[in-house]
Amino acid sequence: MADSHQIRVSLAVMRHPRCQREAGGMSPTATLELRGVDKSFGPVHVLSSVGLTANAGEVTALVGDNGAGKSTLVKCIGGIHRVDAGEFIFDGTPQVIGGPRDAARLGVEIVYQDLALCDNLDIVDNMFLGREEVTGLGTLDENTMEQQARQALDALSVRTVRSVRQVVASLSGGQRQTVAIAKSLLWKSTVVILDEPTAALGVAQTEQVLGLVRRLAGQGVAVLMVSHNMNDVLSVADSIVVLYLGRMAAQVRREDVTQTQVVELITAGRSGSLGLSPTESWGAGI
Ligand SMILES: Nc1ncnc2c1ncn2[C@@H]1O[C@H](COP(=O)(O)OP(=O)(O)OP(=O)(O)O)[C@@H](O)[C@H]1O
Repeated sequence: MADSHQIRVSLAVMRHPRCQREAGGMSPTATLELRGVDKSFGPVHVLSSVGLTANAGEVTALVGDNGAGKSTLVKCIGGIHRVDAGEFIFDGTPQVIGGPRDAARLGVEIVYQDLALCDNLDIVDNMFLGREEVTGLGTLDENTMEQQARQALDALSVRTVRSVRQVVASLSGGQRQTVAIAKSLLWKSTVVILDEPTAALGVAQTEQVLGLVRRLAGQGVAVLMVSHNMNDVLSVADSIVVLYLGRMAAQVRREDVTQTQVVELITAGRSGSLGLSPTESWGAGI
C-alpha cells in the first residue's frame, strides 16, 4: 500500500486520464462541477462551501454519515432546493438551477430510492410517462416507444427483463431499479444521480445493479451515486466525495484510498493516514 506521502503526491498530480490529458495540453472538462455551495434551512446551516466534480464516463460516489447533507445536496442539484450561494458548472459553463425544469434541461436525472414507478403500468409506459411519443395523428406511438425502451435496455446489456410490456408490479426490486436507470439513459441524461440504488436488494441483484451502474457510466454519463454501502462504493466508484457535517471532507480517487481511510473521512471528517485536512483535500483527487 502507498504511504501517505505517495498518496498526497498522487492526489496532487491527479492520475485520471482526463487529468493526464490536461498534463498533455488538453484541458479536461467535468460534466458537472459544484463550487462553494451553501444551503441553510432557517438558522440551520446544512451545506457549507461544498464542491465536487463529476466526470463523464465515471461513477462518483457521494458518501457521508446520516445527516451529513447528501440528500440536501442532491436536491440542490435537482433544483428542488435553491442554493443560498455557489456555482453549478455544466461542461465548463456556469448555469443557474432555479428549479427542477432547469435541472432537467441541463440533463440531470435523479433516480430516487422509491424509484417513482407506477406499479399498474408496464415498462414502456413507465419509461415514457409524461414524455410520450405521439404519431402524426395524435395517437400514442406505441411501436416507437417500445423500440426505444428496448434499445435503452439493450444499451445497458439488460438481460433480466423478458418483455418491455411486463407490468412493473410484477418486477423484482433489481428489475425495477433497472427500469428506473434505463429511463435516464432513454432521456439522454448527462448527469444521473442514483440514491442508494442497492439499498433494498439481495446479493445477486446488488451485483447486477452495480454492473448496470458501471455500464451507465460506460455510456458517457456522469453518474453520482449516493450510498452508505462501503462495498458498493469501493467496487464501483472512480471517485469518492465525502461529506462531513455539511462540509467537504474530501474528494479522492478510488485507487488512492483504502476502506479505512474512507471510513475515517466519513466519521471524523479527516483521515490521519491520508494527511488531508478538509480544506486541503477539496478537489485534490479529482
Ligand atoms: N427542510 C429541512 N429543514 C430543516 N432542516 C433540514 C431540512 N432538510 C434537511 N435538513 C437537515 O439537514 C441535515 C442534512 O440532512 P440530509 O437529509 O441532507 O442528510 P443525509 O446526508 O442525506 O442523511 P441520511 O444519510 O440520513 O439520509 C440534517 O440535519 C437535516 O435535519
